[in-house]
Amino acid sequence: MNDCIVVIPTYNELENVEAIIRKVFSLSHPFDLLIIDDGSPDGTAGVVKDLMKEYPGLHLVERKGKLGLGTAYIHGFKWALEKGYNYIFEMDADFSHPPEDLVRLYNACANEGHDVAVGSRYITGVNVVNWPINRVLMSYFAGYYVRMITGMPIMDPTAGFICYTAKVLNTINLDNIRFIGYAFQIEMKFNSWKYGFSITEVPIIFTDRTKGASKMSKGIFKEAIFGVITLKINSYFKRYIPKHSTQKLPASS
Ligand SMILES: Nc1nc2c(ncn2[C@@H]2O[C@H](COP(=O)(O)OP(=O)(O)O[C@H]3O[C@H](CO)[C@@H](O)[C@H](O)[C@@H]3O)[C@@H](O)[C@H]2O)c(=O)[nH]1
Repeated sequence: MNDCIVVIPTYNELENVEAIIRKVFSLSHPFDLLIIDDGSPDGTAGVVKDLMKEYPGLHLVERKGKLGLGTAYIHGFKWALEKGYNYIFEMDADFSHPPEDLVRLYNACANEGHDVAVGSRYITGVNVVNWPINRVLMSYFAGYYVRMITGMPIMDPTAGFICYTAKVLNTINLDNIRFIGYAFQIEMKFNSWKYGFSITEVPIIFTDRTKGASKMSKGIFKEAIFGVITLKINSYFKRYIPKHSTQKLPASS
């Protein structure tokens, strides 16, 4: 077993899943890989099962229906913590996050001593390729909005390409993460920051997917707008005292 595992949530990623798996296992640093598939009707999980015969470090959790990106990651994080991984990564299946940069995120934590490394689109200008201008603007100003409301000094708080050390995931209470979409990404970083962990941003170039479709909806976007305010208000009533917790997977897993 490696000390690093990449968690990739999938829903209808038949066109991307084999290529992303092969790419992760070809990188210069060894990573294990966990796919959390939500019963994709297009048969994504079947492809993963076939590849598991070829790659012993490839794992699959199948859930029964589309339960959202946030809950998929929480499930994957708990799975990874139970197995004892030290560096746990978030990445999309669609190549919008350059898989080679997993190694840079790892170095930022393992060699530079940060607790969280965020693959950031906005730390050196705007590094987004092939997104429509309205989506770039929305994403960029979402970052500004989050910084203004929460005070969290992160240029790309909705980013979904991240390395978390096990220490962070064991400390922030994963059972209390309440959001499922963009707000999930903000909430995870906000809690890490409030607990005093060191978060660094590593510049990456985000390229919109060329295969398959985005699963994000207007509801998920609204969740982020109101979610940020909720996070800030709740933080006044919460005490962020680091405490090591052993968190269990739900009985159904
Ligand atoms: N298991 C599971 N996976 C899901 C679900 N919804 C989406 N996914 C998977 O989650 C990944 C991201 O989904 P996309 O639909 O491609 O998201 P996006 O709109 O491009 O959003 C990305 O960028 C946002 C910031 O701009 C990020 O906030 C977000 O987390 C994600 O990385 C893909 O691998 C997709 O298959 C779900 O309900 N369940």
